[in-house]
Amino acid sequence: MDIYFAGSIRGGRDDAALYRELIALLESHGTVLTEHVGTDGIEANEAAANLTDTDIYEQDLAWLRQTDVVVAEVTTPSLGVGYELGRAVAFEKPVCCLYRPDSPHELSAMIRGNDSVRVLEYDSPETVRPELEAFLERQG
Ligand SMILES: O=c1[nH]c(=O)n([C@H]2C[C@H](O)[C@@H](COP(=O)(O)O)O2)cc1CO
Repeated sequence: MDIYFAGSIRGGRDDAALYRELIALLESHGTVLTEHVGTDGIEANEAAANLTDTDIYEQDLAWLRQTDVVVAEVTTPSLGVGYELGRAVAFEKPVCCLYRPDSPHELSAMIRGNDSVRVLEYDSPETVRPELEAFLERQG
């Protein structure tokens, strides 16, 4: 199963270590197309590879079309993640959003109010693991 993991990059990297943990969990269920979202120094790596914003957009849209499922960590608000989620819903992909309610950022109504998006509230990767795995198994 291909899994598109979405998480904030230019929206802020406070949760980057958490993204890495979630990606590791997801990798035991399929291929994470966007493993780079968890990497430190991601933008420097992309610049070193001479990737333009257009290259990044086109690659991510191709992966979104290809993927079987989308999992997004949405606690740190990100324009890019919101855009990806809108496109994923339009492509009729199964979408699961992970949100930590102890955050100062309230989750957007455009995510929580969308019946096509499954929102799981959680504290840590370990506590969300059973529900996340059940979601993935339903898609596989
Ligand atoms: O360098 C990048 N590489 C990349 O893959 N993205 C994609 C994947 C992430 O899920 C999402 C993050 O968007 P933003 O940078 O607006 O927070 O966009 C975004 C950027 C930078 O905007």
